Amino acid sequence: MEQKDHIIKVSKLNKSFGSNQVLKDFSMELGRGENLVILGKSGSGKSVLIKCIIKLLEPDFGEIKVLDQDISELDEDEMDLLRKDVGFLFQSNALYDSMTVRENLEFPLRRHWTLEERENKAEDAVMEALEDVGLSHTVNMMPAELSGGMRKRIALARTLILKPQVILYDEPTTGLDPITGREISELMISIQEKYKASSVIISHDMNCIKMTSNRVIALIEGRNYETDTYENLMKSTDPKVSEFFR
Ligand SMILES: Nc1ncnc2c1ncn2[C@@H]1O[C@H](COP(=O)(O)OP(=O)(O)OP(=O)(O)O)[C@@H](O)[C@H]1O
Repeated sequence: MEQKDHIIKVSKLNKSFGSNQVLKDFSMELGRGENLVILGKSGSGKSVLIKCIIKLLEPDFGEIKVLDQDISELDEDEMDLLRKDVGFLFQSNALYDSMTVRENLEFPLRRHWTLEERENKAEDAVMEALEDVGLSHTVNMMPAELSGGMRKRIALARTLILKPQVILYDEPTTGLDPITGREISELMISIQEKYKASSVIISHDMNCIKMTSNRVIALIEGRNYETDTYENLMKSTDPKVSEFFR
């Protein structure tokens, strides 16, 4: 079947926790090769949205299609297969402190590659992913020996090793100084170019958003309040939108 132009399509997603209605008829589409930023205040539901997309949370209503598959219809094994194509960069990086950089990068391969594939291709895949993030020399180092920016790059390399079609970035520059944050944003752009990957990016960092986004969704009051380019949103006279840019 020919794939449609959207990589992710979320339609009328609703999610509540008790009386706290977080997402209300939230809809969005991520196009092929696009970097889409979700902009929203703290507690607005950005992480809940991402967790629904990777099925760590069940929506109350609404439909989520990822790579043309309605994820509500997928069982755990099918979802696992889909997750190979959907990379997730955790805000915390989630590196294993007791493993070397090489072992950290090999970790996702254990789940998704056969033993034979790992024996034949793992080393090349590890080195390619490390080259992509400019850190080939750290392959035998431990995460504790690396700076915050380097750990973020290694986490990104681990996401890239399976060559995902979609990357979900959870606050990729939070906690980094502005120069390192800029380097990570540049890396995100070069990855988009090299792998033609599509991305959903949760961020508060206006520099990162300006640099990386093709479009930005303002997530306000649980819904997709406005979607536009960074430049157009920045010019918005709507007070709920303009307050992000003050
Ligand atoms: N598992 C959960 N159980 C109950 N409430 C939850 C759960 N997960 C999230 N929430 C609530 O959903 C709302 C949205 O949370 P979410 O983490 O998505 O915010 P966010 O926009 O990512 O915020 P931040 O920018 O601070 O990370 C919050 O009110 C939060 O308390």
